[in-house]
Amino acid sequence: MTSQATIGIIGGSGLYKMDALTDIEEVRVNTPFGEPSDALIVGTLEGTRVAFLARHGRNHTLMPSELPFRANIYAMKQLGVQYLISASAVGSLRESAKPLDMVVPDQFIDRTKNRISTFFGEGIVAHIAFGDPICHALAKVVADAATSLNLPDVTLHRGGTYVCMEGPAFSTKAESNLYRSWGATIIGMTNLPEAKLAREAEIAYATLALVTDYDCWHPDHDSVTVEMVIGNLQKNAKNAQAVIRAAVRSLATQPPASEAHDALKYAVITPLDKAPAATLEKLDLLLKKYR
Ligand SMILES: CSC[C@H]1O[C@H](OP(=O)(O)O)[C@H](O)[C@@H]1O
Ligand SMILES: Nc1ncnc2[nH]cnc12
Repeated sequence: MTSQATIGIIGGSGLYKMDALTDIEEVRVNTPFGEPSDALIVGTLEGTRVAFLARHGRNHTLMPSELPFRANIYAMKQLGVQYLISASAVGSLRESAKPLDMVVPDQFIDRTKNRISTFFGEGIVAHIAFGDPICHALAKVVADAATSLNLPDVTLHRGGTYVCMEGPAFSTKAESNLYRSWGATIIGMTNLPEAKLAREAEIAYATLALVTDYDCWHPDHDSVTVEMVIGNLQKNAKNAQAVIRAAVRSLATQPPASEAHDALKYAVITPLDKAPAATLEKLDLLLKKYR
């Protein structure tokens, strides 16, 4: 494969392309875990090659539970991605994080039921450390990029807990209030499996969460609808792309060290000389540096 990029971008609901990409190649990647959500769009942004993927497909045809998370992350790894920025629509669980604000979370709570979020199994066992599920260094690059733009009427919130629910239905009020009582900040349906798989693939991962609604807990705001999510996302899609662009500029000039880049060093418990050959072959891209 000739197309390569060290920076990956996954666009969520309402962010199906990056307008500023030039010299675009549309790359269909096949992985040992099947095909990604769509072709990866490799293009130049701020003088550097980046790979963009529409998480739900360009026409939003995949539900959160149907997303090929493993293929998506593996495809990024195959292209050489070391830093992965996820742009995602989220509901806010706090008064202070208002629609059109941005949050760069640093924690997750897992409320998914139906996701495969490991590359391992089939004779090779690994347990990655996940106490800090977001790469701090990349999160800082993204948050600093947002701050540097001084976006009018947009507050950037550094840190916060993203509840990842299964969906596709939105939460009940009882659930929304429960998550609030747990101290969570935002809610979405996609980022936790991605963060786990990115860590297993030793890719630094951070989320730029775009607040689109107050979920269903707020007495003075209507409960979330798809129309509300997409409407608000369209209002700040330009801002989101500007933040990603500024983050890419910073990453290209000063790529930070990330603990994610060595995440498998102490994680694999199966002696690789005892592991099944077929699994070793399947995971070669992840394991070759440790063999
Ligand atoms: C269209 S509303 C629910 C949908 O939006 C979020 O998607 P993404 O994280 O890809 O931006 C949320 O997680 C749900 O998948
Ligand atoms: N309230 C919400 N719940 C789950 N996912 C969302 N994505 C955007 N808003 C959401």
